[in-house]
Amino acid sequence: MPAAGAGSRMGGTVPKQYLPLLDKPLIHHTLSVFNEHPCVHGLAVVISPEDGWWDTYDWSAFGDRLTVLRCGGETRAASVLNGLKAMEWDDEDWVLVHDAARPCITATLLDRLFDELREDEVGGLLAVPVADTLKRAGVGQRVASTEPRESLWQAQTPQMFHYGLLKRALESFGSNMPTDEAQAVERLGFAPKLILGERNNLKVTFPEDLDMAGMLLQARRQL
Ligand SMILES: Nc1ccn([C@@H]2O[C@H](COP(=O)(O)OP(=O)(O)OP(=O)(O)O)[C@@H](O)[C@H]2O)c(=O)n1
Ligand SMILES: C[C@](O)(CO)[C@H](O)COP(=O)(O)O
Repeated sequence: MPAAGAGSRMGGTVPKQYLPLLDKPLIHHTLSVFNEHPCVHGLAVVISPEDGWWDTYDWSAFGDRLTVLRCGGETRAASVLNGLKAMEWDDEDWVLVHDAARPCITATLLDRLFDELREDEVGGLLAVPVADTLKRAGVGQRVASTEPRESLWQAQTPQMFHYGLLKRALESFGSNMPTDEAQAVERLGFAPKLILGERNNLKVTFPEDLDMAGMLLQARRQL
């Protein structure tokens, strides 16, 4: 679980993964969903070596299932690769890489990922088909063109790959690291499977996303 970002698009001084969401830091909600799923055998969180926030919270609820790795890198992909190198799992182990900034993940979505990928030769990711018309911005933030949206999906996380393949893909990607794990696997010539996610599995990136995440989690508590 990459959690070593600075949250610059969120603004403010607190990295977004530690912002209060309902009654806990945002990342606690994300970790809890994975911790409570019977198919998840352990949690590895990658934080920045300079992270001064993690130790201010109580993580005892996760027991020895949670490993914190202070090996975050300059990019998300670097953080993920550093975490993979630190854990030394078996090559055939399934690894799910999930943004700490996506606290609205659900057990149902994890079930869907496992059910559709557990026998897959490559692996895959949650994603949602693009539903809006896409505009390419030009000079002065005016429309330069309207882009075809047929067959376009927005990638989410978790992204699920065998440990050996994922580590090799990220190690061999080279400069300009990928923005998601699937892109690195694609670069090796594989075609990850797109598993239908939900728009509620949003990534908290901008301030309004935090409000939306809070409303979603609050509504789930009332179900
Ligand atoms: N060097 C980095 C950058 C990002 N992340 C993590 O990757 C996830 C998705 O990245 P993003 O939403 O871009 O987070 P930030 O990089 O923190 O946000 P920003 O780009 O606005 O600074 C987040 O959980 C973030 O903590 C990471 O582990 N290491
Ligand atoms: C991995 C990801 O969430 C898939 O959409 C996205 O690429 C992360 O991008 P970010 O800029 O690192 O948040």
